[in-house]
Amino acid sequence: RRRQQAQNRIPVVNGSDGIISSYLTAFHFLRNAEEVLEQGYYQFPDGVFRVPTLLRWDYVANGVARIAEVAAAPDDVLSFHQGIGDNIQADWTMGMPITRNPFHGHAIRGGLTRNLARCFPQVMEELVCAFDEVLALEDTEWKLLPVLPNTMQIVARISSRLFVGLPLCRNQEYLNFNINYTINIFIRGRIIALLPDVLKPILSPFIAARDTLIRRTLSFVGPLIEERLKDENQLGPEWEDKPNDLVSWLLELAEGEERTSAALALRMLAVNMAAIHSTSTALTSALYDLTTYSSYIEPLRAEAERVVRQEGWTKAAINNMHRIDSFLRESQRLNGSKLIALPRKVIAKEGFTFSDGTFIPYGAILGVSGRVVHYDPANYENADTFDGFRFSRVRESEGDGCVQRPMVATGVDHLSFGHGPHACPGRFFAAMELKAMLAHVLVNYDLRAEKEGVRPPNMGIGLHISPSRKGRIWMRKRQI
Ligand code: HEM
Repeated sequence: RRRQQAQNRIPVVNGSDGIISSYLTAFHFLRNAEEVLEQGYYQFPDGVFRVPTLLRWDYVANGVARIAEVAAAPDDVLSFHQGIGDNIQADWTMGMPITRNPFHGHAIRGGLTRNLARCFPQVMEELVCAFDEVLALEDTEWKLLPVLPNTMQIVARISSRLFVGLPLCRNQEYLNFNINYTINIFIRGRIIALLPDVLKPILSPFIAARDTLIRRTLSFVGPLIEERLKDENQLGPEWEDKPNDLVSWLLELAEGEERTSAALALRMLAVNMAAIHSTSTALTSALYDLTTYSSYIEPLRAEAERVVRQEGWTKAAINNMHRIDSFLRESQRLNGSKLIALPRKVIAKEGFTFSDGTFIPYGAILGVSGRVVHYDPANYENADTFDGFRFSRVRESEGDGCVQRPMVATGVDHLSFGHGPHACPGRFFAAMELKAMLAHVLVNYDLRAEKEGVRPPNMGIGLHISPSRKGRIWMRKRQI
């Protein structure tokens, strides 16, 4: 009853919550989510509103103070993992250990990020090789390439080089399995979401088929994990020539039952799932922007060539590519945020109360306005316009001492990587990888849009919006 009363106090945007009309509102939202969320954002600038999904009401908060409150709420009140996992029913598809003990995030935050500079040469080597083999461009011919399928292969290969090394990172079956895992989990999760809660524990093991997926993963990574576990048991946590890869970073933190092949394989799947689609989508968007706003090609290429001439292809050189960084951040600003950001599940039995007393009931999904924040003229001048040097211009005019907004900086006005304690731990690697990939493309390839000045339109339904899966661009090897 308290839940119902609390729910009733929060307004609905563009519709109502009557028994039948709520389904109509949900159907309208499914087809017009972006528009409805924009309406809610401007109608309740510092408030909270409700939007219907087919199965329940979700809550969306607006305004700097509320975004900060959601981002900073403790995990035993607003659960990050149950929030982002809700879409894919992660408790059932990936398993409670993943959502209740998400130490793989700390392995990325710690081991991976700490070793970025050391791993950069391997990343770069794989990157060059992956572009060459995946794009398969002959001498000087222009080729019309579908963008997303190619970036997906390239990103899967580069991240696998970092996570599992050679030769597995070039095993096509392994790469395809990892790419498809996300889609696989998403579909299984949507089916489980339709079940009533009482049936989930009974039916979801059959639908999720977790054991089968783990067995398949082990057919690739099993020997690598077994050997590492054997070495650690014999030699302790540190030894000379210990490989610097995801298995090592996970083992630094894994305890008890997590130190088994099956548990580690599942963690590796979870990390791949977080890393591959997000990064290839960002690269796809950036390539659409680069070919649509093609006047950026020359100045960005000049920056990459200048920096590489001075410093070579090093991590330090990548750090110095400020214009490329700005271009990628701008690309993310306009097309790289979820419609609702910071999704959290209210798991405190007493619900979640904002500091002004607004109450969100136990069990609800609460998030904050996402994409629309990036288009708000109060946050960005000419917010609707793509301005690739928006973030580097300040640095160039005011010097390195100015307040900088590099790609990895999150904020209440920039939510592509989330914000607060749970902000994406992989963003330092993602930014390095994206900048290196874009610089490599600029230095080594010519590129142009399929239709001059036309950006392939975003696709999606409901809250899922992504760059076109079918968009193509022309590319050829540069005559250097
Ligand atoms: C452009 C690429 C990427 C984007 C846009 C992105 C975006 C995000 C977002 C929005 C979140 C949730 C943050 C929140 O709700 O507060 C997140 C979480 C996460 N991301 Fe990323 N991500 C990217 C790349 C990566 C990569 C490359 C990795 C791994 C190497 C990674 C690993 C993770 C993990 C493990 C989490 C969960 C964090 C936790 O357990 O606290 N991400 N990411």
